[in-house]
Amino acid sequence: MKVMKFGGTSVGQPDRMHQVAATVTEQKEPKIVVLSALSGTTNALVSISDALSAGDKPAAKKIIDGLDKHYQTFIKGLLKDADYQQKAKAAIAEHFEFLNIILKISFSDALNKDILAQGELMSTKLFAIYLEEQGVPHLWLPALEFMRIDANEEPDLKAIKTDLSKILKKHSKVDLFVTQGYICKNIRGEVDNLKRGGSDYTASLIASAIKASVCEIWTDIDGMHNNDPRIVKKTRPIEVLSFEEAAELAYFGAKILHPTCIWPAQQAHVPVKLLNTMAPKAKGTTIQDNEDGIGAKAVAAKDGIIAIKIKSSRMLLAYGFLRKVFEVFEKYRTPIDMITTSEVAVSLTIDSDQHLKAIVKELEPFGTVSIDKDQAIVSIVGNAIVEEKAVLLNIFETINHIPVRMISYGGSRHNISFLVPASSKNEMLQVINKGVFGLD
Ligand SMILES: Nc1ncnc2c1ncn2[C@@H]1O[C@H](COP(=O)(O)OP(=O)(O)O)[C@@H](O)[C@H]1O
Ligand SMILES: N[C@@H](CC(=O)OP(=O)(O)O)C(=O)O
Repeated sequence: MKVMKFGGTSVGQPDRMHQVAATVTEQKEPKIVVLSALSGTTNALVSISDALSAGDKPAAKKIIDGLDKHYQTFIKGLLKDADYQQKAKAAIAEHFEFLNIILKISFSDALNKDILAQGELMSTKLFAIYLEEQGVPHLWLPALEFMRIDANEEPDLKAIKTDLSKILKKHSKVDLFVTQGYICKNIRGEVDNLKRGGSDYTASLIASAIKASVCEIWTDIDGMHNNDPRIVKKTRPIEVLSFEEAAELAYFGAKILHPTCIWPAQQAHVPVKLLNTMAPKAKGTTIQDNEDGIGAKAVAAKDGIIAIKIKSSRMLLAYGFLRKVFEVFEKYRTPIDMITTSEVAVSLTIDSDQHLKAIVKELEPFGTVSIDKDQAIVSIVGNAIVEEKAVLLNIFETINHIPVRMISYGGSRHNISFLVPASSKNEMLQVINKGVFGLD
């Protein structure tokens, strides 16, 4: 059995959803299809929640009505038969009734999660009705029956495995399941989610739980490219990546893949394939256990980075200093991305300013704290790049005019990261494309 995940861009227009159905039905192997919400929907749902939490009901109502209109048009393009159109309208109406009811009740975090879950519920229902119109046997599988997170808001893979295998056993004759990405239930039994972009995570967790033959992530581009196609003109797809390389690229900004989605597949040795819904025959990228080739394979960039420097002469010859610093970040559940130290200072980066004020306050007793906002991390990833002298020389020559604030080198064999001002990010990606990858 395989898992096929189609993202918001792959189901965001009726003809693309038709293409998804064609791709799914072309392949004989039994499969679980995971869908995201139509592109733009989750953003709209977030805006509805934001408006409600700010007490602005008219603004929320306006977004709900706009979204409703979008779905009415979508249904007309998706389905030919009037009866099926009617069925789809009725299915979608339930969700808009819910959204209209919440305008009348008081807003809470649990309600926020319920609002965010509507997108994937609607996209999978529409897709299932289209399959029905096409006469394709399938089962609509509610992810809320098996996708779970634990008390730490981490997926409970054991429970997912147990519940999913029961469901699959019960429906052993079914060859095509359609389920929702992103949504899950939490420890309190409430609707929750795997955080933005989490449908890739759903696919990988399912693939791991059922030990799928492959976890296919279908999107709007033919695999992981060597550079960000939204920023540089010429990029090329990468055929093979190891799990480690893919994890670094996803974590450091390659938007095509959600960073969390690597570990479940990796732990079950399930290969992950990145494929293009619009060009289903293109090779795409295979992410697998084995390492392949040596040298730089890709560069990615992560925005919104904040650099924090703690300078203290007390650090000199002291032990336990870094532990105290790390404990502050642990307390505020704020991950550190990059870190460099000297004998009298430590510089590190975080990607969220949610607890910045409190963190700075707690760091101040340790020394002088300074903050640089608007930074970006640019990471060059490849197999054993840190061991290849020529590659290193080339990288440093290529970027010698860019103001680099921090360098992380040697943390892994696969990655060299540079902290640069956000204003230098695009230029850095462009010069690396030419100097390191030979693409103009
Ligand atoms: N290195 C990269 N390789 C491929 N795509 C990338 C890369 N970096 C950024 N992207 C962007 O990721 C997009 C696909 O991701 P996303 O929009 O999340 O897809 P989906 O809606 O299918 O989940 C592509 O359209 C592309 O612009
Ligand atoms: N719809 C959710 C989950 C998701 O993964 O979407 P996509 O596959 O389009 O990135 C979001 O926008 O966050």
